[in-house]
Amino acid sequence: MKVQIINGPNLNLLGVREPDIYGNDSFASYFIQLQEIFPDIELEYFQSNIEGEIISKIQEAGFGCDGIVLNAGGYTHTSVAIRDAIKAVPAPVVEVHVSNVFAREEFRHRSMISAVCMGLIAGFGLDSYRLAIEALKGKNKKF
Ligand SMILES: O=C1C[C@@](O)(C(=O)O)C[C@@H](O)[C@@H]1O
Repeated sequence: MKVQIINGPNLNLLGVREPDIYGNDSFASYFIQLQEIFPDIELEYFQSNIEGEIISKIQEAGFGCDGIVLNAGGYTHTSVAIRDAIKAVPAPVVEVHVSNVFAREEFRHRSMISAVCMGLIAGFGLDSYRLAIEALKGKNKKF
């Protein structure tokens, strides 16, 4: 099984950025842990601050892997184009957030992508990614 993790804008700053909200660990060090937790899953990791690059990665991975774990960062709340990309590909996508977006500012309560994702995991810190991979295990179609 092959799973693509995609992180959007500002998530390259995990561990540095607002640690009270996002924690002290970098995604690079957490990714090593994920690989140890899931030795039988081929995990790929991609991060971009650029909306179009995220869309291109969804298009590429969405036809070539068994599932996508997507933290679209701030684009979650704004991007029709990322929503369209998720809809366009056969791979199931799990929406992930480090923080509990529903306990934060009101503009974070609205997601452009939840309705076209298989499901949503938010608020468990970096462990949200592990839970998303667990959710994808054994699934190979959208809904
Ligand atoms: O950049 C982010 C990170 C986030 O997606 C999270 O992982 O908690 C939540 C978003 O609202 C925010 O813009």
